[in-house]
Amino acid sequence: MSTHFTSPRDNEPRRRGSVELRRGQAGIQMADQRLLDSGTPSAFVHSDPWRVMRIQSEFVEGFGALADLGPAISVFGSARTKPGTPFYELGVEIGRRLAQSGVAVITGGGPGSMEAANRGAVEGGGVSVGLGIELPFEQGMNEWVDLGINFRYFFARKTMFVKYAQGFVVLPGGLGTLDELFEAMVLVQTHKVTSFPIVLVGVEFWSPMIDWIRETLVKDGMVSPQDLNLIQLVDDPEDAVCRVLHGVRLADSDQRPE
Ligand SMILES: C/C(=C\CNc1ncnc2c1ncn2[C@@H]1O[C@H](COP(=O)(O)O)[C@@H](O)[C@H]1O)CO
Repeated sequence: MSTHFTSPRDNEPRRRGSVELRRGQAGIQMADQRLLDSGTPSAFVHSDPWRVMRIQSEFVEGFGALADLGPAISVFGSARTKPGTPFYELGVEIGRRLAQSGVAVITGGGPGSMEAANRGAVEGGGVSVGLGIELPFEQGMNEWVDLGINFRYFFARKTMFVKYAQGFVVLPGGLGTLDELFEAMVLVQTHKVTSFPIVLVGVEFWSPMIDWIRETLVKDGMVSPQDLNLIQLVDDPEDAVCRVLHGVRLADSDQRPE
C-alpha cells in the first residue's frame, strides 16, 4: 500500500488504502506508526478494525477446517433436551442414519439435541462435527464431537452451517433453533442458496408454527403460499433422513448439465 503525506493545508489527498484524506483528516497517525509506537495503549485490540481481523480469522479457520468435509447435513435442535427423552433419542437416530448413509453430521457442538445428533453420528461410524459458540456461561463442546471448531461470532458460525451442508434437519427447539431455521428459510426464499432441503421433525411440536405461517403470514400477504414449500414436516427419523437426502440428490440432478 502506498501512502503519501500532504500538508494539511495542501489540497493533495493523503491516501490510506481506498480512503482519501484531506486537511484535518490527513493528520491522523498512520497505521504503521501506531503499530510500532510502544507507547500506544492496548485498547486497539478492542477496536473495530481489530475485530474485523478476528472475524476474518474465524472465516479462514472455518473454511480451512471444513473444506474437505464432503457431503454433510446440519442438524439443529434444543440445547436443553435431556438424554433419555424422546426428542434426544430422535436426534441420536437421525445422526446415526445420516452417518450410515455416508453423510457427515454438523451441529452446534453443544448439549441436548446437538449432543444427540453428534452421538448418533459417532455410533453410525460417520464424521461428527461441532461448531461451538463462545457463550458468557462456559459450556464446552459435547463429548461426541470428533471435529470441533469454536466460534466467537454467531454470524461466522452460521455461515459454516449453510456453506458446508447440503440440507438441514431441524428438531424441536427454542430461540436458537428458530433463528437457524428462519435464516435457512430466508436464504432459500431469496435464492441465496438453491435447492436446499429443510426437514422439520416433530409434527405436534412444529404444526402450530406452520399453522401460524399459513393462517397469518400467508393470509396477510407477508409470505407467499409457495413459501410453505420451503419446509417439510415429518415425525419418523427414517423419513426425515430420506427426505433430506432425496432433496440433496434432486438438487444435484437439477444442477447437472443435460
Ligand atoms: C442454553 C444451554 C446451552 C447453550 N449452549 C449452546 N452451545 C452450542 N450451541 C447452542 C447453545 N445454545 C444454543 N445454541 C445454538 O442454537 C440452537 C439451540 O438453541 P435453543 O434455543 O436451545 O433452541 C442450536 O442448534 C445451536 O446451534 C443449556 O444448557
